[in-house]
Amino acid sequence: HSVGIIGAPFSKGQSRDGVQLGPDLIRAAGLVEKLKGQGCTVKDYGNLTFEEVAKDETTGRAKRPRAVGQANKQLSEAVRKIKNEGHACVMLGGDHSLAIGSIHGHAACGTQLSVVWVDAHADINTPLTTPTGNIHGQPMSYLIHELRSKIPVMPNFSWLKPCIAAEDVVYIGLRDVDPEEHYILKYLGIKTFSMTEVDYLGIAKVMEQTCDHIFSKVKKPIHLSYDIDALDPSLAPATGTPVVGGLTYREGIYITEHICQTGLLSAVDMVEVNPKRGGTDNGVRSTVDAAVDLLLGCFGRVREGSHSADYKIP
Ligand SMILES: N/C(=N\O)NCCC[NH3+]
Ligand SMILES: [Mn+2]
Ligand SMILES: [Mn+2]
Ligand SMILES: [Mn+2]
Repeated sequence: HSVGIIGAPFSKGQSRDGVQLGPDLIRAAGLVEKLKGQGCTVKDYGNLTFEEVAKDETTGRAKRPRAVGQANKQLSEAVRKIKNEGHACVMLGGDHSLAIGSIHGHAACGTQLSVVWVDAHADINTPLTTPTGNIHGQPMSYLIHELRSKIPVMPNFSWLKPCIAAEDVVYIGLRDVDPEEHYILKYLGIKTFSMTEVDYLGIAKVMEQTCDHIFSKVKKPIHLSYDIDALDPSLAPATGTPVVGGLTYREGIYITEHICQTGLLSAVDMVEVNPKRGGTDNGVRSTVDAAVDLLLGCFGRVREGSHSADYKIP
């Protein structure tokens, strides 16, 4: 695996300070060294720097639109570059509004994408349905072709065109979906595996059916957008909107192992790690370590172990 890493220390898609510290915490936990240790070639493109935006009045209900639009324009260009240089792209957040730029930039290199969205939340409110105004609860509404007519003109968003089809999206881990989002998911017929389905089917069947769905027509590159709050808060408490009844460590890792073995993982977002929300130091460490392990699972780490092809017993 050839991996390009981009850090996006950005928090303006939501209202809690600290999530901008995610990228460097994940690096400090050894992501680059550990990816190299399992045979990946890794290029770290560093962190984006985001200029302050003065006077960022709410548009519709969407809060801080200028900052979010500008940051995601920068991220889109960075992700496109990393993809054009032939790497799988790892985007370290920052809040989940960054999926706007990450998926847009990934799609810009021409191919149609499948999106696997692992999250307690659907993040598919529009600027007019959002109950909070926080754009980290809205990214999918800007990206999906079928919702284009539901998005008002927003400052610093003119660069953004929807780039994924509803039928190419699968959600895993849902357990906190707003009524307006639930209507949109049903109206668009989007494939979802809430925690009820995870319990009923088991994670292996969920992944089998996820792949059946996204490969049902054409096999396309996969964009995995992983919100750390998909995991149970007992394992990953250091996040902005924890929701009880989440994925176990084993389920979370199984998702990444299964997607890795398709050979089609082309970009992954790891977002919403917030050290100021973890309670204890152990909570922060547990959250960051889980994020690292999930990314290692995306790029070849398997729990059964592995060995180099030319190994011989001495
Ligand atoms: N972490 C969040 N999305 O992934 N929060 C926004 C949605 C809350 N209902
Ligand atoms: Mn989020
Ligand atoms: Mn999210
Ligand atoms: Mn979430």
